[in-house]
Amino acid sequence: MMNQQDEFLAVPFYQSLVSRSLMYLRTGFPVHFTGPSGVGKTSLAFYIAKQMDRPVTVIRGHHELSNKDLIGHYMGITKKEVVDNYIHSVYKKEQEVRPLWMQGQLIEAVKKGHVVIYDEFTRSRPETNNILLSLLEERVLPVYGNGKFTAIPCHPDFCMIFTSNPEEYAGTFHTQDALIDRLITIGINLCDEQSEMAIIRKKTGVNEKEAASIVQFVNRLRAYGNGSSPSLRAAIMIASIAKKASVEICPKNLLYQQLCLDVLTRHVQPFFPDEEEETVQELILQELQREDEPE
Ligand SMILES: Nc1ncnc2c1ncn2[C@@H]1O[C@H](COP(=O)(O)OP(=O)(O)OP(=O)(O)O)[C@@H](O)[C@H]1O
Repeated sequence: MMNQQDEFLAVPFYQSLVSRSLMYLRTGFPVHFTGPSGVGKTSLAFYIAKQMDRPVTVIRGHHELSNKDLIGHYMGITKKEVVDNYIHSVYKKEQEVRPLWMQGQLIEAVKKGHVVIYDEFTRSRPETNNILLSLLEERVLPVYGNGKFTAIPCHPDFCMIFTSNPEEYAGTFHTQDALIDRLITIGINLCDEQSEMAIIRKKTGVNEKEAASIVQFVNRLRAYGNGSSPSLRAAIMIASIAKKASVEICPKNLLYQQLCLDVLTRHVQPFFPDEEEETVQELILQELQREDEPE
């Protein structure tokens, strides 16, 4: 897995958000970062989790995730045989057959006080997330299995960080109000231009001028839509490919133009639902060529 926490650049933009989040987590309250795709929610969650100085468990939300994955389930049987032939004249054999318990991700985290990052939790079905209601409120994990009910108490250091995309995003479920009510939900928007440039430079190794040219160009395209798309991830992608493949970051370079079109068309097209792809690409190239207006 990518080492997300080590790559995070703690730009001043995040400073207050990080310290507030740590305050909430340390006082026993879960935080939830929500916002558009690719603005840095997951990276931020990893960074904050690292500051907590506890083991980290990561759960990725998806449609098929179930309570079995979170808590555990019985599968098959385990057979244990003890053969006692210490005294040659006596042969004794004991057999024990038990159902085999596969432990889910949450149990260890709850018992040992991990920081749990539940990434994209709204991509899991609401019934899967129901288990979190008592976990977050009463700090006990209810476990039902093999006809038995057990309530596992939470370690005092156990805490959770959630991330999600807004509900209008494809593939997300509506979250039950009771769960949202238990979370401190903070909207995460794209960072400022200077921070974005610094992140791109750190992640890809492009120089200041190149980072500025990419960020200003992508920002001009963002102005046609909701301000956050094309995402920071898209800008990083352009810088990273250009750097690794030695593509000159210059608006007149045909290969760079094509790279920008390939990465950005899918992001910009939704702003112009009635336009042909060709028209959208012309606009992207126009914005690529355009120098920023002097101040
Ligand atoms: N402060 C930062 N320092 C370094 N890299 C960052 C920072 N913020 C974001 N990134 C990088 O930006 C990209 C997108 O970030 P991330 O995956 O955290 O976004 P996200 O909001 O969780 O996206 P999604 O909603 O699609 O999961 C990643 O490559 C990530 O490493």
